Amino acid sequence: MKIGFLDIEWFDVLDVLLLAFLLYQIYFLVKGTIASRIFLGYLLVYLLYLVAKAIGLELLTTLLGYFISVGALALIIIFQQEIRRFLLIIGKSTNIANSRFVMRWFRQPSATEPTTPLKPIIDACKSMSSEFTGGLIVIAKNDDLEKFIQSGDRLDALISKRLLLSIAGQYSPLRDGAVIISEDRIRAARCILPISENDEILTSTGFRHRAAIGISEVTDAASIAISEETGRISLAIDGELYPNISSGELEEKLQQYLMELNKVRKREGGKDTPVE
Ligand SMILES: Nc1ncnc2c1ncn2[C@@H]1O[C@H](COP(=O)(O)OP(=O)(O)OP(=O)(O)O)[C@@H](O)[C@H]1O
Repeated sequence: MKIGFLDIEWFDVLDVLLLAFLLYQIYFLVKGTIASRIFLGYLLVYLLYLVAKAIGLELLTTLLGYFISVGALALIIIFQQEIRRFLLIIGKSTNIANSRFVMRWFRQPSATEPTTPLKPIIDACKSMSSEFTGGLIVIAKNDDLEKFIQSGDRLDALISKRLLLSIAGQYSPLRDGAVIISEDRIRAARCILPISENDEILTSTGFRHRAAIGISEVTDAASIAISEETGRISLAIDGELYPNISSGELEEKLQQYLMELNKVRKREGGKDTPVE
């Protein structure tokens, strides 16, 4: 196809469409984050470079050229989180990631069969909420949370309502930070989680809730935040916060989220243990 002096092939159209789709995805990924401002700044410098090059400002072109080539590397470092999230989204949205073969090769053996009993967790959250005891509980799904577990005190204890309440208790030395649960065990307490940088989250949101969202952005874990101030229960999944939900809703959402994994396991023909 010829448009004016341009010779356009179907592949060129596909190329442009794919690039547009990619840019659209990147826009959604960085929207509202500090990264979006950095990205905009980098884009402006690149535009300046193109203008300087076009009008023949040699010194400026050389200088900006250096900046842009080093900048590409800097961008990878700055956008580490976003690139990770982007790849996670792609990985999650493809069925390949759920296939038996990929699961067998890439997943941690301990993380493939999460049989987390929800009842003691929900009951503990209910009590904490009514007593205005703050808490942050992370429930692992597929991703390995070892890095975060290492930041706290390892427990490796069976899940029980009483233990969760003791950890969160007013005089407990383990009450600060997050509790991490994987399968049927409380792996650690006092863990430090990444803080979400999403600007769209209300600025009034405290660090407990930002940390709950943060961990759900960088991993597929679900996290529950119980506010010390209001007693409200919130749930973060996939970078989204469901604020002020009832214990019933919490159970329903968690069950649904963890059941997605059971469906995969059913497809695989493995033994299925329903999440309680
Ligand atoms: N990055 C983090 N990782 C793990 N735990 C955290 C992190 N940041 C804060 N917390 C926990 O959250 C607690 C309360 O923090 P903050 O008061 O800022 O949160 P909040 O969202 O306003 O919660 P609340 O409504 O309970 O006051 C801290 O004492 C700490 O235990």
